[in-house]
Amino acid sequence: MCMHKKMSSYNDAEHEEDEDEIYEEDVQKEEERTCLAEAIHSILDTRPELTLAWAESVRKILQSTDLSSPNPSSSSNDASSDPCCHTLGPWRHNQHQDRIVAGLEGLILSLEKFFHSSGELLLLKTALRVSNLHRRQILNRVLDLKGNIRVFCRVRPLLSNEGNAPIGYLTTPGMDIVKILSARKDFQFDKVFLPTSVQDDVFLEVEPIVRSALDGHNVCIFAYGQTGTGKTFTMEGNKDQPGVIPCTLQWLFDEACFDKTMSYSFSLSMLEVYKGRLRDLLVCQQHSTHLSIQMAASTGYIDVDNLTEMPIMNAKEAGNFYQQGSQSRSTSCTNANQTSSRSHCLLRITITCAYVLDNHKLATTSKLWLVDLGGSERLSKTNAQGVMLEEGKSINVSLSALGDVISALQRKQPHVPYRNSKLTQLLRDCLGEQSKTLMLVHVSPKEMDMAETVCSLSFACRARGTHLGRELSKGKKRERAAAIAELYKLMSIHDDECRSLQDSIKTIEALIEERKAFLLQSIEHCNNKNKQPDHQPIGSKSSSNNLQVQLPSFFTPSSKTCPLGDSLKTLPSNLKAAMSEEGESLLEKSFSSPLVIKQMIEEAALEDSIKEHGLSGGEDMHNHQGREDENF
Ligand SMILES: Nc1ncnc2c1ncn2[C@@H]1O[C@H](COP(=O)(O)OP(=O)(O)OP(=O)(O)O)[C@@H](O)[C@H]1O
Repeated sequence: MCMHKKMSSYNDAEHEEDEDEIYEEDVQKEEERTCLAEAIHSILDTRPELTLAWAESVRKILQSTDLSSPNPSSSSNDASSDPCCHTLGPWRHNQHQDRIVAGLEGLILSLEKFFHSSGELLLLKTALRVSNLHRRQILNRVLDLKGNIRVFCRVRPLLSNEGNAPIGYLTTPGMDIVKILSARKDFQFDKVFLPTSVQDDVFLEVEPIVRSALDGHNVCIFAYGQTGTGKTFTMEGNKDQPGVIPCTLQWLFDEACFDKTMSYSFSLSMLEVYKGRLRDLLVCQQHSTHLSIQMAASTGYIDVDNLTEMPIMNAKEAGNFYQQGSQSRSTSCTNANQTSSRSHCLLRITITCAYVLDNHKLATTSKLWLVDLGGSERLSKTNAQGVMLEEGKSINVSLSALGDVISALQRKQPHVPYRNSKLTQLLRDCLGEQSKTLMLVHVSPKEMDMAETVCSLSFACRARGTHLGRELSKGKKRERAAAIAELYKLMSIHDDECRSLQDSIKTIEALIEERKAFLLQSIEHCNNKNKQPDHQPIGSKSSSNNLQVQLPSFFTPSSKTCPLGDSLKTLPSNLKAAMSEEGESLLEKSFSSPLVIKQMIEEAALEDSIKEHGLSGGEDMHNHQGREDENF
């Protein structure tokens, strides 16, 4: 149609009529050009509704303008009927513009691919979330089978200054039983760590409970025991043997980083209960204000007014806060320990987990308390006087209150005496049925400490509920162990699946980053070409400038102009179809398009350079004539 009209413009009789038609045609082309410019512009000023279908519609606009893919048949026919027609078409025969159009078309293709891989990413993330959810449910079932309140026992090794003191206990490997020789009494626990156990052995068993805090449960892990039996060693450890607290902090950040389906944030508070009063350990004592425990009536959520809460970004930062808090802790030298803790020290990690479910943004908050309790002591034995006596009494009173609460929970009593101590008021929402509690009871190996050891072990067994006759028969125990083993197997399948999905996600993310960089580069090339003074730009100059300015923000998920995450929400169904149609990995195919664009841009650059240096008269003629035509 276009060529036919151009030819007839050479017929004198029809000259005037043809001029009108050409004028109309130019107006139409101008409109198409504007339309194209707007389309390209809006790719870059993209909105949440941008989808593959949208990209497809832009492609159609390009096709309908007959700019991007000239019809070869009409082109060759017209060309053969009129050799001049090559120089008449205002679009087709400006080779520079053809290349830009081709480049833009390639860009659109590339954008489509970008969305394909983004969509694949979305699908992978959804699969990961589902697998993660299953894993959580399984872990929950495991913990339920094992019991909401679990008790481990750790027997301290003899210290170098204790020489060859006689040993007062006996353990049977693999039985998790501590036998007190003098009392001829057995105490059964969920796990017994022998003096030879190292910190890693302990954390390995603690980790599933920490995991359930990340999964949204309130968790309380506390170290209990006679003074000098290794509570602080287990919880804090030292530089070479990090304890539960540093290992937990590291683990939390590692896992949060690994889990791409959720967005986690953490904050840390640290306080001590000293002689029945709360003290914020993260402020210097001159600036400390009164801390009061508040309970939300509707949710039962416990909070502490005026308590410092520091957001933490990584384990190192958290460790620094912990060190700072530890230094403010009340300690003294006692008969049993050079640096005996004279208070209960509580570290609270608040975990906020944000995720998207069915297009809704949701968030859960859970608390993980890591508590180093003050040492239980027989005041008659320690000969404590004055302040130390007061401290010791206060510690014993609150430990006894803790024992009463746990016992009431085990008996499922309607009244749980939380109010009897600050310690139990604080931990109230982490000691109930929906929470997980782990008590690590510590004992001395020495025969001379066996009276205290029996006290501690009895307290721990009370917490475990074994005194209620809850200890299972051997047959039931075997059944439970088999069920737990089965669940662990299932969990490991989900773990493998999650890891493999995480790997694929990482690969696709890297690919998207690469493609982003390439698209930006390609756009820049196109813009540079459009800016050349001897060529009419495709679309307005301002919109081509916008290409450059707005594309970076388009790729920023948090950008207001382009919430990429939001736009992806609309993609999965399209993408699923697109992916299954293609029937092969998008990953393999995806690079073809950018390479094509790159090649085109390089060719165009080469030709321009040839033109600039006057090496191609023929090409120059074409373009020169093309520019005349544009001025019709
Ligand atoms: N498993 C262990 N391996 C090596 N050393 C240990 C172990 N447990 C404890 N210790 C050592 O025993 C000493 C007392 O331990 P720690 O201070 O942790 O006891 P504690 O129960 O916290 O005492 P307190 O209640 O008085 O604060 C420390 O020197 C510690 O290094």
